Amino acid sequence: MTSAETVAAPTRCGFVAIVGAPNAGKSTLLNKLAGSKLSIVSPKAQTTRFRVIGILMHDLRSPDRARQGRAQLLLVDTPGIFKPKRKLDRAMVAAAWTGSDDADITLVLVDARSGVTEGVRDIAHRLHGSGRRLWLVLNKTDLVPRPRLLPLTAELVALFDVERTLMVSARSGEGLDDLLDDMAQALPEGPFLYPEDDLTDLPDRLLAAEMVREQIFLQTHEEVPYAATVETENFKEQPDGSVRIEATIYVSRAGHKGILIGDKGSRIRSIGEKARHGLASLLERPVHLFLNVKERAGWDEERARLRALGLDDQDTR
Ligand SMILES: Nc1nc2c(ncn2[C@@H]2O[C@H](COP(=O)(O)OP(=O)(O)OP(=O)(O)O)[C@@H](O)[C@H]2O)c(=O)[nH]1
Repeated sequence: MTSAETVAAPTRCGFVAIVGAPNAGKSTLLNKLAGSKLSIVSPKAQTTRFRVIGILMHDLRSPDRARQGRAQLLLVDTPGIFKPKRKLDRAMVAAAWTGSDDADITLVLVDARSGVTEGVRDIAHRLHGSGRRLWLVLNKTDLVPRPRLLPLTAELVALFDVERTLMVSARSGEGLDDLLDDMAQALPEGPFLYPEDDLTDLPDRLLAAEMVREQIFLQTHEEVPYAATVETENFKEQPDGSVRIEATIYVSRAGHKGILIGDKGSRIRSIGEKARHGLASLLERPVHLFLNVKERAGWDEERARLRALGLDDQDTR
């Protein structure tokens, strides 16, 4: 058997999904936890489409420092859970639930100021009897007087079969250390799924792709933003302190390529310009951003998923 000296410090690893009504603060929470802007935060509802994984390394609480283990938390952001009207919206909601299905822990994030809305009741209904490990996280506690939080918690606990309840302010950061500690401790024991070394520039690469996607959302309409995906191909620090980023926007239809490029390249220039500004201020250094638009008929496993869900991708109104 293994002797005491050779027992390795324990590692834990697992997925944490964040679900909640639109504007509950999921993206803000994810970004705050991950310490950098990984997902799109916007006051406009429903900008988050599919899952974005934030990867966090966290020291486990341990009375024995020599055997202090570490946890790798894989955070999954999901689209807002809302009453879907359009078919694409329904697909987004389905994707949100898929994210939650795969997770070891599901955080149900509730906007403490809005309280028990119809959206919150819907989520409760949906999660009822799901067997998932649910943690209720009351967010935006900075906006609500303390005495109001207790009756609200009681009301919510009656709706959800929760394992734990926590109160946080994703904006101010209050309560987030405890949340992180508790999540790390609650994940299953197991090896890390991502090598730690990979994590250093992953957030920046994701960030670059997300900033471009954010501009596609803001500058194009209808189904175009939903039918495009962005990948950072190259992310290189330059000797002069600037960073050179090459990203490719993949579209599945030739028509969308034309829309994204625009008249004499005007649209793609504008997307690139705005994304570059945003990136330069977040990364705090000059950015050279090169964008490519490519047609890749097969990119859209997501779209195949839409079809698999019985969603006709012609009807996007
Ligand atoms: N005061 C306060 N505002 C918050 C807090 N958390 C998030 N917000 C704000 O609430 C709004 C919505 O936050 P998001 O993080 O975009 O919400 P989301 O749940 O990801 O929204 P969807 O992408 O629509 O699903 C933003 O204006 C945030 O700045 C908080 O703890 N306190």
